[in-house]
Amino acid sequence: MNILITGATLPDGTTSDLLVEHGVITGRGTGLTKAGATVIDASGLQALPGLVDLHTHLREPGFEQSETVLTGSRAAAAGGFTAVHAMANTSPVADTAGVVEQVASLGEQHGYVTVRPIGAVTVGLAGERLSEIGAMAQSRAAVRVFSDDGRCVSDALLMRRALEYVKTFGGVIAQHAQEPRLTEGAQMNEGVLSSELGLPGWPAVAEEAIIARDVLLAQHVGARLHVCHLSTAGSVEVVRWAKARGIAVTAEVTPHHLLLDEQLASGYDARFKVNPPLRRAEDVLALRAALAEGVIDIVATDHAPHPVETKECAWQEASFGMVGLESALSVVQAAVVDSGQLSWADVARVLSIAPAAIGRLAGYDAPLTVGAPANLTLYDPSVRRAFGVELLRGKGVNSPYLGRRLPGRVVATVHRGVPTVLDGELRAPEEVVGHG
Ligand SMILES: NC(=O)N[C@@H](CC(=O)O)C(=O)O
Ligand SMILES: [Zn+2]
Ligand SMILES: [Zn+2]
Repeated sequence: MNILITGATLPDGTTSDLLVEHGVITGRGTGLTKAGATVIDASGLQALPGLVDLHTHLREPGFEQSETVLTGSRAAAAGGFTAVHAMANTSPVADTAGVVEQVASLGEQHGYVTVRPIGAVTVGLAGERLSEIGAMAQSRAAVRVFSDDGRCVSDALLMRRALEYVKTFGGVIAQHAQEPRLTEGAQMNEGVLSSELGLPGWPAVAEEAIIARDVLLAQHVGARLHVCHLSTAGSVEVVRWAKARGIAVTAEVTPHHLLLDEQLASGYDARFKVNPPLRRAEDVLALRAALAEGVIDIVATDHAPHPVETKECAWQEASFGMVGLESALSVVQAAVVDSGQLSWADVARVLSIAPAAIGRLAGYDAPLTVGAPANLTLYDPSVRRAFGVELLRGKGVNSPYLGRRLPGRVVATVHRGVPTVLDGELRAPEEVVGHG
């Protein structure tokens, strides 16, 4: 099918039409025409490259009551994403070629987004032996990102060996930086507030110490390290130090750590319980500044759906995690675009170009140009609305934004030339393909 997008605002601020034919952008300029094409009037809409999430929990196989590849793909498309990297903490764990191939092919079958599996670093996420990293890399899923996310690879020797292994094929270790002994039983950020609330605290140093160790290991090995969900001002300083020394480290921040702070724990509403925890207001400001400055490379959602009964319960019993795919762009706009800290070109970089580069995902390096694969999103930044449960398209309703006013709305998402969202509504890609 062919699509003619008229009058869109490109990330650089200029206005242009875009023509999409057979999955590729074939025209860019003003006054484009194409007989028979589906026309999308994009005047007033911000065109962005298809968003790429480097950190999504799709939960399949094993936790299908929380999310499946299909429902998570739909949540992603609704949020403007055209590719997600699926975390390995499933059951069975994605620690074999068989599991990663299964997840990738489910994604392919459903067609809403490109699903790129992340492989576990250690067998069963147990932190004892390396998983079959080479077999996953060479499999049809061509895994390039490896992570025990949910757990930290805390054994320094295993971390070193993992870095050495992925170096041989240009892979990357994505570390969930959490020193386990310093965070036993932790429930929220450690500080004055955690003492007041009587909840065991999670010190910033538990994150910062692992990042410091890992950047030194990455330097020693000469391998790529990626730091998941950076959450403290001190972590920013460690990454800044490492980058200044030329160490191949990249870092991500989640939308929620850019907008929310620990004060939200005061109501003991477990929708605000997440790993790493929401931090102090000054950490939030440091993360925003670091993203604007480029010390933090990307925004990744850490979309973590959980069943209602594990979130609507006492804080101490609740699961860690929040859904984030559907709200990511709006939260980024609220946190750093409306304040002028990030331009839309920066958003294109931190939510698409850079995460694709870290994940070695092809087709995202020159987005919205003639010849590029047609992965894009059209977004209306002028809308403001209360974020309601009807905007959640995955299985998880554990969003911290329900009832909060947020800017923006994803009007259309196009994945490989096929609309997965049109007029703000999800469309099944196979139907479109079948009739197009
Ligand atoms: N972020 C979370 O609070 N939870 C994640 C695990 C993780 O990202 O560490 C999950 O799998 O639920
Ligand atoms: Zn994690
Ligand atoms: Zn995660």
